[in-house]
Amino acid sequence: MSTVDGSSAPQSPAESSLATSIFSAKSPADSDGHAARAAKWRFATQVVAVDSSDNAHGASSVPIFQTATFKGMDGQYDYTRSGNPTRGGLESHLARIYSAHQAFALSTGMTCLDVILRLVKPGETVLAGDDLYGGTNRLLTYAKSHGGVDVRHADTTDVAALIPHLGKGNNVKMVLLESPTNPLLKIADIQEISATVKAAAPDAIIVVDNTMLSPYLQRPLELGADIVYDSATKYLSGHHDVMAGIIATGNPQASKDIAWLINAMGSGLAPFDSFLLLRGVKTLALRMDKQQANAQIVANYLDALGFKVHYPGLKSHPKADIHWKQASGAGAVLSVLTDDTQLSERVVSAARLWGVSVSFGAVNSLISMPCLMSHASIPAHIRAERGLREDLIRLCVGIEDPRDLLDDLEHALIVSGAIVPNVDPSLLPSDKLAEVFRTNPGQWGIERARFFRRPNVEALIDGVSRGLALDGVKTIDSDIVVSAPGKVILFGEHAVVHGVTAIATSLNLRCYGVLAPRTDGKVAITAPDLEAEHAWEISSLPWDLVPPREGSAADEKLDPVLLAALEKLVAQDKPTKTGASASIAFLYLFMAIARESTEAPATTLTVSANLPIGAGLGSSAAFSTCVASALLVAHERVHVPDAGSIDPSHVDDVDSWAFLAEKVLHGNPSGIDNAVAVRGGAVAFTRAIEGKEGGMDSIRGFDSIRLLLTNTRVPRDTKSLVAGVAAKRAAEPHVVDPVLGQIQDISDEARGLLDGSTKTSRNGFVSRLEALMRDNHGHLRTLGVSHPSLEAVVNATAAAPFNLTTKLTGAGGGGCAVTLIPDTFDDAHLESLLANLRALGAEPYLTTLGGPGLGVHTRTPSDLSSTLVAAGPAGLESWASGLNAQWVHS
Ligand SMILES: Nc1ncnc2c1ncn2[C@@H]1O[C@H](COP(=O)(O)OP(=O)(O)O)[C@@H](O)[C@H]1O
Ligand SMILES: C[C@@](O)(CCOP(=O)(O)O)CC(=O)O
Repeated sequence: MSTVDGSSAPQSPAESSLATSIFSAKSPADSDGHAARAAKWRFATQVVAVDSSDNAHGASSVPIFQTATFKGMDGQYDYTRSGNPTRGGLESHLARIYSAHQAFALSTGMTCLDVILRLVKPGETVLAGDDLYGGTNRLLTYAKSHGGVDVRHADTTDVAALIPHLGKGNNVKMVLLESPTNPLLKIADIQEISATVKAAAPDAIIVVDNTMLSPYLQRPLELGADIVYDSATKYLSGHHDVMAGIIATGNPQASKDIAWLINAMGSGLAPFDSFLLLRGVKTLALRMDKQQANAQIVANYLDALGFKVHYPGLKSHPKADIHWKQASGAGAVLSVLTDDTQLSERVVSAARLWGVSVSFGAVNSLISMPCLMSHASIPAHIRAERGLREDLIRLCVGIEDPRDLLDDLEHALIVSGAIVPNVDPSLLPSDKLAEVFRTNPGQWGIERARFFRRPNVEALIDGVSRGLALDGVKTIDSDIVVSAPGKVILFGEHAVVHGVTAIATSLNLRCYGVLAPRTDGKVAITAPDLEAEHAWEISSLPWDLVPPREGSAADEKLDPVLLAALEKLVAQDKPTKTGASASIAFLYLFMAIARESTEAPATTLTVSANLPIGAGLGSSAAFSTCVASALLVAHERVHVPDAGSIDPSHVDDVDSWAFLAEKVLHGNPSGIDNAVAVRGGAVAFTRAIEGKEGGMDSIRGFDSIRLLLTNTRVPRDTKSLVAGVAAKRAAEPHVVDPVLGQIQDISDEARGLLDGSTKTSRNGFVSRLEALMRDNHGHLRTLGVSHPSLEAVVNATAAAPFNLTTKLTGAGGGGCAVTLIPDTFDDAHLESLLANLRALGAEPYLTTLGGPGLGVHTRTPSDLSSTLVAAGPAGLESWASGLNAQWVHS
């Protein structure tokens, strides 16, 4: 009978009579020959076949004996600290699968180590590896400081490194190993070390922490070790729902010593936890097979991406041959270096399916940074000495579908900036990739990696040293350079909003944009013309408000909720009114085109125009076209040909997105401005409205006419002027509707004159256009959109000796006026007219009408944002032509 009274503790474990209560307990397996049968079975069978015969009712699983004490004087059990049938059932099962003389279930893996270290007396030496679990290191340090144990560390991957410590004077009592080590997956040759230690220090015992592989893949007792322990919290239980540790002993002396200590200390596993562990362990082989198959895929993937991966399943592992000599699998823990600690932190925190957690071995996949988590208790300088780098990420692979695991990991790598898409024409199409997955999953990991590459890490590190947060999401490879023209509405502005045809031409004044990559996870706009410069964290934008959308074209309607959210967000920076509207339009497109934060490229848009802003010359449409085209090119939704013109369907897409930006800026625009900005030339544009079909016809080959554009320099707001006309129409339809009808007639006649279908002399052509302009201006005055500054220009140009006709162009309320200059107009008069207009405070200039629409630069020059700003509006044209004239247009 065992006694539980520890009052007269023996001098040494070996002298203990208490130990025999466990050690000599009759194994239940002996009762029905289970052990003999099980010995012939392979591991996967053995691990399932639990002997449950030690119960009175024939229960088919080992019952939970949730009791502290047992009745009677001579039974097998008396007190659960000393022994319990549930724990006993577990222990005899584990002894079999460990090839052990005996196995013991304890409360944790660290308790196992604590018990084992008690075999070492003060003054004796423990020789331990130099890459060990942080908790192991902590307990060893304690044994040194409080137990007088001489603890030394050596590189256990190199047997020769151990030899100097093994001489007699070193008094080595214990050699403590891990293989593979945690977290560097270093391999120690257990057999060779055991033999070497036994030869040089016969009294030393070899202890192996086998947690990284479990007895399914490696059984160190068969390789010469004396004691093995496992944190059963890991693979043995497999579900992270129980804490436990197992000690398996290889000889009677070790068993006796350990049994005595466990009983004396009371560190045996509780009955319920024993039950959980016994239930979990049955699926060990099944889980491990899947976990290590998944781990191999992940390792292949990361290795193929060019990361330094520690995993014995990779051929490149320096000790793979030794590992495969002593183990039957590579396990499911691997570690990887990114070369940048902050980058690693971002990868780990961007993972979703991979849980950020310490520990490993559960059925679900985990990701961690050992230096911050499992190994944080090792001082930083010692970690550094032992080659444990701060950027190390540990991946503990579970049983999930490997496609989901790689999806999530890939996503984390992308959003953290660790990898960027790889443009390679030889990449496998998705059906071929799926086929590789079915036939050779390991190869699939490698093929999949080819879709990405590591970015220039030095550039990223440079980004960090420049103080950037490097919270990088996706970005673009190089600058995208775009441009779009302004426009002049010759006839039909405002009426066009209500479905009347308007006639407009592009202008030789343009807006230019450079979309440049960033590495800090932000999106920014720089608009020197507006003195606006704003940046936002991409991740902090209101992505959940982006409306779902199908297809490549933009939505017809703005989403009011997203718009309101952006207005609020942008207002936080206290921008100017124009800076706010440009920012909101840009962010709206930035988000709506990307749809998800992970798709949004970290970029800065720099825009500048030689167009006067807010003067009725379509600066907003030119700006909107630049925003839309740059973003669509960034998303590879608009293809930029090397030469020729941009695909018409892509041009239509740009137009639809530019129109959406125009809606942000103008509320209810007709779409004529963006139509001209995107397509260039001259157009007759009718908006589709109230069931009436719209249309847009190019007007080709119109006779050139000299035009004088005069900017009154009176700022005005298109949005409120358009809204004002709508309000007037609602209030006074009898006034407005006839005016709209007359403007339609004007546009129709002008179109006939311009496209040559109405035959007339050159003089007749000019004077008829003048008459139409006069009428159109009068109608605009009726609609309430003229302004004293415009009337001043009308009067100044109409005065003798000039006798010219002027109409406002665009929204009115200030802005620009357009004056037709007949061929015969005297040059001297023109000079004095310009002087008169300048005297009014206006800005007159002679213009050329027509010209290209949207332009995209075909090269990928970089660092153009600053040169764009430096050029300033006056230098933009030569800046653009200085880009080697490599432009393609719509
Ligand atoms: N060069 C530019 N840089 C930034 N934003 C611009 C630029 N040009 C136009 N915009 C945007 O367009 C708005 C001007 O629209 P609007 O008043 O209709 O002028 P326009 O009549 O010239 O189209 C500005 O408030 C700004 O949001
Ligand atoms: C007044 C309007 O007809 C033309 C745009 O004018 P402006 O270029 O913003 O001044 C409005 C529209 O067509 O959307």
